[in-house]
Amino acid sequence: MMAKLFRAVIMGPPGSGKGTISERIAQSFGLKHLSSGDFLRENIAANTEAGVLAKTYIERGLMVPDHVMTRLLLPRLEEMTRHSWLMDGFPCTLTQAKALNSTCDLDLVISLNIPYETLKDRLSDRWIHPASGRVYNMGFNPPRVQGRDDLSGEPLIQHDNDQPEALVARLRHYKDVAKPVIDLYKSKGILHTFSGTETDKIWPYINSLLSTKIPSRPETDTQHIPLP
Ligand SMILES: Nc1ncnc2c1ncn2[C@@H]1O[C@H](COP(=O)(O)OP(=O)(O)OP(=O)(O)O)[C@@H](O)[C@H]1O
Ligand SMILES: Nc1nc2c(ncn2[C@@H]2O[C@H](COP(=O)(O)OP(=O)(O)O)[C@@H](O)[C@H]2O)c(=O)[nH]1
Repeated sequence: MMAKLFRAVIMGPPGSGKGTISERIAQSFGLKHLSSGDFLRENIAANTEAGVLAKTYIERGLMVPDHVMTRLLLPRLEEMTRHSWLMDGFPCTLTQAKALNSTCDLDLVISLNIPYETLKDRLSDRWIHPASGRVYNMGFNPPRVQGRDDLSGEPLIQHDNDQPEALVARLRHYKDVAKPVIDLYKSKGILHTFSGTETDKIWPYINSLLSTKIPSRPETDTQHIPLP
């Protein structure tokens, strides 16, 4: 008999730890980590029609319009009917959430609630490998060689919109667009909110919640068959 599929979304403001926690969930539970930012970067690199269009927005520090995001992501999700996944960065708006709703039933939504001061400190110290989207933080998870990506050795960069001057506007925007999405998931009874200032302290709570929903994948278990 086929194991039940598991579909989850992780939400939170910029710098709340979505990418960091998604990686931990993917490792511990064998879910595929899907990231809207990674999909966009892949499409930009491959020069697809949607990628070319998306690039014009991202370069200006703007959100990509809903119809571009849904055209890009929903077909990819439809291809994954036999897989369990965790989506990071999508949906961001109510329109995106409704479009996702019409494609699949979510089992769980994780919402990260992190104080502004913490976000500001983390993001001003966030370094990114632009080609892959890998992120580092000089205190929390520094690269092995300063200023260089661990895997490719290529230079790391900082985004202007991670600096405190841009952050206030980004957060305000996040709050406005995310609120109806959070309300929607709350009304469906699938929203779980985690608050705190340190990922390492939040992680055990997320881990134990997920352990009640999906079988865990011990790191030492090399024979493990990942979730479908
Ligand atoms: N669901 C989405 N809707 C609209 N635009 C999106 C969406 N997801 C990503 N984007 C666009 O792609 C860009 C890169 O996304 P990505 O998630 O990698 O980084 P980010 O903006 O630094 O987000 P965060 O700071 O939350 O990690 C975003 O700045 C935005 O322009
Ligand atoms: N100091 C500190 N940095 C963290 C913590 N958790 C994540 N980070 C860093 O904060 C930045 C934002 O995290 P990220 O996972 O990219 O968040 P996202 O924008 O929500 O995807 C990155 O540079 C992370 O390495 C934490 O608990 N403490």
